[in-house]
Amino acid sequence: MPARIKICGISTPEALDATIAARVDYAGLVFYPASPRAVTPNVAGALTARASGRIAMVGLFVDADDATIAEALAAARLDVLQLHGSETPERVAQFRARFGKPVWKALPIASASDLARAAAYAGAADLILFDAKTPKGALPGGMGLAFDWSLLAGYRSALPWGLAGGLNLANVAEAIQQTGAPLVGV
Ligand SMILES: O=C(O)c1ccccc1N[C@@H]1O[C@H](COP(=O)(O)O)[C@@H](O)[C@H]1O
Repeated sequence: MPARIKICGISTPEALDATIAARVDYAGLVFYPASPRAVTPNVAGALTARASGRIAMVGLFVDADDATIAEALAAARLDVLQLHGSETPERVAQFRARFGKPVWKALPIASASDLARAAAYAGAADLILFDAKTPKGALPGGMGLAFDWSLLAGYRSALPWGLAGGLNLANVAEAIQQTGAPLVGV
């Protein structure tokens, strides 16, 4: 089965239209004010209205409180919540129960032991997104950094998972081939 594809950081109608035209599976909106790709709830609302169900929309949050997510969901039609901070399994489970949306949890990976953290999210997250660990003080994602994909060689898990971090046109095919990732975030 081909890998599902998410393009993240959509912030303009033009980028959204191009993403839909490319027939990928998910478009990501960043609700993290520190990001250069951040959108306000109003802009997100306009973008999801424009998408009008033609692509699944993912809202990305970093250590957000309930009110921030509630505000985003009130303004924008989001199909999935992606949590890209230090959210615990308990917090992830709370968000899923409260908002009734599938929740993807991003985990920063630098070594094999980081992969083992995924198990704690079984029953809480709907999918684990393995991403590169970023330097202290930097954004927790969206930095164009890749991790050592060989860490994922032979990775098997009952919990659905995906790969992100530094993926681009030049390397994404190789990343999928090396890791067998069922989903990639670009
Ligand atoms: O894109 C952002 O600005 C961002 C901010 C904070 C957390 C995550 C963010 N993006 C996500 O990070 C991964 C990896 O990004 P990159 O391809 O290495 O640039 C990506 O899946 C985005 O969803």
